[in-house]
Amino acid sequence: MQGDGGEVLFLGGVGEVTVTLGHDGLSFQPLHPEPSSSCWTSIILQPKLESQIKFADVYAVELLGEGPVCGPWNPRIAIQGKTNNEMHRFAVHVVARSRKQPSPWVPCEYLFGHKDPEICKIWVEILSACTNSENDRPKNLLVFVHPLCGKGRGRKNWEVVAPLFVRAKINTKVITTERAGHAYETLASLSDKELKKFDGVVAVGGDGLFNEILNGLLSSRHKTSYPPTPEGFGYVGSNETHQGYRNDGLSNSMPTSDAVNVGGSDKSDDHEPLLSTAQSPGLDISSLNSNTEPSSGDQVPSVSFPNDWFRLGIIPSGSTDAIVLSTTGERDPVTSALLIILGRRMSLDIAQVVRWKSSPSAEILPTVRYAASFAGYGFYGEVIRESENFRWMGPARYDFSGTMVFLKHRSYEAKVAFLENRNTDSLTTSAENVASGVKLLQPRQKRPRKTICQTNCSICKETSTSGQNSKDEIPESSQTICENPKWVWSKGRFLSVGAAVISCRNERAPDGLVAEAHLSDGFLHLLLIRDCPLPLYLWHLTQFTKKGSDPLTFKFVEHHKTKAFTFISSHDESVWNLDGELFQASEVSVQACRGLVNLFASGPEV
Ligand SMILES: Nc1ncnc2c1ncn2[C@@H]1O[C@H](COP(=O)(O)OP(=O)(O)OP(=O)(O)O)[C@@H](O)[C@H]1O
Repeated sequence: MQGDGGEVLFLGGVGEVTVTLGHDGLSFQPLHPEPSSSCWTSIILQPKLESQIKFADVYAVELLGEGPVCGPWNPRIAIQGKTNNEMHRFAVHVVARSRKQPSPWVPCEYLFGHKDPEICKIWVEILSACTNSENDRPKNLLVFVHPLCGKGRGRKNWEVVAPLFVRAKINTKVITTERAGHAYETLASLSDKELKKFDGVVAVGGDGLFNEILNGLLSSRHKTSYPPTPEGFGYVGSNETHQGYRNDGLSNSMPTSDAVNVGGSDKSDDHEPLLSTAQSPGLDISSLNSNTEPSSGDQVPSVSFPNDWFRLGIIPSGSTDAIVLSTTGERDPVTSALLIILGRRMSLDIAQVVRWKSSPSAEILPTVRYAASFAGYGFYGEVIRESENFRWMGPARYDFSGTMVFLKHRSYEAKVAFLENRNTDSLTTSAENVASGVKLLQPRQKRPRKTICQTNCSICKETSTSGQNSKDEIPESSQTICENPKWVWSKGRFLSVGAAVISCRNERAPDGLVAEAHLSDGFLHLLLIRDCPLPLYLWHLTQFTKKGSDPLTFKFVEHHKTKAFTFISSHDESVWNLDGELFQASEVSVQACRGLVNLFASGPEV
């Protein structure tokens, strides 16, 4: 390499450039910068080329050997045909963003050439070292591909993005799921030693597959107390904690269908994929060449969540993909793959849902589940239950069953108690006032301006400093709930009860269910939709489809930002919707677990 003046290399489509290495990237200038030079116009005219490359944006560097590198690009040559020069080459693969919009990301290649192969080799070594030291990029990933999701998009999307992982030299152990519950069983039964060979797990599927993966990972690895519950709730006193409680996977917290029936319920939970009784196939990871395996002794430190090293990724391929849209702002498999490869990181709140009873007559049997986006009862649960009858329709079944459930206009008698959040103003009129039976049917006044969560969100950073603690020192999420909390009760007939962990953006609701929800602030947004006339409910629902509207300003809508709530229904067939998956439960307690998992994402760039 040359000294301070930089190295002269040939850049494909541009011509000879002087390349200089900086502390955070590479910059290059045309060797002949006269205005008439086609070199300079090439950089200006080619939309994807920049005159510098940041290491943080480089996802692969490849030595290519001898071959053609095309000469300077300009409109005249483009028409006449490009001139190629034979030389030794290397490629620098980067992510490119459109100059107008920050996302989606697209892969872009800078092809450099030189007559001396040694020069190319040295550049590749230097650039590889610089990019490898950028962030903590994954080396080994466990990938679950749901081949049937989103009308077969899972397999196709993996075929599109797999070459990017190969190019970035990331080892992937790919498992194509064969049935519902496959990913859950694999992860729940994976030993910590096996799990430690991976830097993360990637779901190529929709919210449902991600939910399975989340539950499989956390079922035995999240040690915490149950959510706090209000006084008067039969099973756990409000101040009583279960520090000794360990959520022990299928054998303990995940009862089999038989176990659920012991409680006198005549309803089997067989339809719930996580309760599948099929034997886990285990995981053959011998093919994976990993350097991360603990080198000496048989003692492998146990894996627990939250931790700083393990991350989850999603290549969106499902019928809704609300988690990806809320965490990246894009529903694009390539953008998600590049975020994973570049090792982006952000922490994500998770809702821990404890079912105490599956139906009012069932025996008390605590069962723990986790949801990353949403937990909903009433309308939301019924839509999922109804849609199961119309699987053959594909994703259209949600619209169809949504319409059917809407027209039935059922409401449910229930009691909800939530922890008052002392740090924020009440988001609606007092729950007690509304519960007194007064039904106010007009839309309410506009609420204060919302702070939308985005990349480098100050609210999430401010509240998630615990995520910066070193491994194994991260405090229990439930300990964030203050002492002597005040519980507020809300009783009556509800069309739906829902808790959004994140904004839950999707293509039908561009701002999501709760536009101001944050990805990692440790709060749930509890939405209580009281019984109201059908046209008003329709008015409320249609507000979700309009960007910038405020569907939560109606008098029959209660919106509470809270860390935990408890729900009790006397309805016989009470079903919840957890990230789009069915969960039968008549009594639940729910808490927000702040930053429980890390995602390969950096928040929506809005
Ligand atoms: N090979 C498989 N066959 C059948 N179901 C599967 C398979 N793999 C995973 N599943 C289950 O399918 C359900 C839906 O998965 P996912 O959300 O990824 O896709 P989707 O297309 O969005 O699905 P849906 O339209 O049902 O919401 C999940 O419960 C998941 O566990």
